[in-house]
Amino acid sequence: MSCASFLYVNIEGGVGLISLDHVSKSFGPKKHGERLTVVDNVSLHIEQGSIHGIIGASGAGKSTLLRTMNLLERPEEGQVYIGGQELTMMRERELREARRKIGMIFQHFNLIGNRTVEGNVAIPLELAGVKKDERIARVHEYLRFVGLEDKAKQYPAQLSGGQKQRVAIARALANEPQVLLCDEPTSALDPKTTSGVLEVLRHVNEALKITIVIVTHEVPVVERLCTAVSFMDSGRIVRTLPIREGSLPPDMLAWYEEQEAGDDER
Ligand SMILES: Nc1ncnc2c1ncn2[C@@H]1O[C@H](COP(=O)(O)OP(=O)(O)OP(=O)(O)O)[C@@H](O)[C@H]1O
Repeated sequence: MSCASFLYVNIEGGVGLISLDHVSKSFGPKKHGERLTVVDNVSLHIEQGSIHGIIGASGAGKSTLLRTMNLLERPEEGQVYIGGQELTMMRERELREARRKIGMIFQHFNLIGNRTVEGNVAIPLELAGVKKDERIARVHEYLRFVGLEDKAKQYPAQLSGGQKQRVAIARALANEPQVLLCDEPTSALDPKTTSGVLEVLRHVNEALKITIVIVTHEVPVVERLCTAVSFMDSGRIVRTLPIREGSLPPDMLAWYEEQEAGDDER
């Protein structure tokens, strides 16, 4: 099927910003031995302006799927489109440009320990060749946005986990992306800190109109934050649905609890 037929309109009548079209990714030796298929023929459309959760048990392939969306993992099969542009067709230079429109945050924040908070937020702007005055203005704008302007001169080791994740969010926002990819952003945080980070992500979505894709294994994260969710198992998307009234439908909640229980037994 050609992507043009489904790129912009989905079943909800919304606009699709990210589309994966029959995407597969495997790991392991190419010549000998068994390759492990981690993302298995996934087609998925993420609506512009949405907060789309991807939930599944450990090893389901969630992080790998997320990483195909900015081609940190290049799929062997299928196409990836963002904003109508096919990333999988791009040469390295074009891809670098396109990636500036896709921010990413991680479970363990990935801050540079020997750089201050403002130095960390400045990194993507330095890489993009943004001039110094503009860089300083943007660093402070986004530190203010995440409520950490007063920590600009501190180092990551002086911050709490929640503050580190907010610095990582400011860094991801500095290039003014259209999309923010979040890989288990609250898994290393306690419940109270999780709430604060979820509030910041909601603010990112509402105030800056940035589409968010969030990988998690926490049902409350999906119920409190997401507008849509995809359930993932063994490399496949089992079901995608909108979140209504902040709760997962009982059948999918039961399905997920079973997956997690199986995970604990393994
Ligand atoms: N670079 C890699 N090389 C080899 N195997 C990999 C690589 N990345 C992931 N895998 C394997 O792919 C499978 C899925 O990993 P992935 O991290 O995508 O799952 P996940 O659903 O995000 O799991 P978790 O919730 O535990 O992070 C795992 O078995 C993992 O070991």
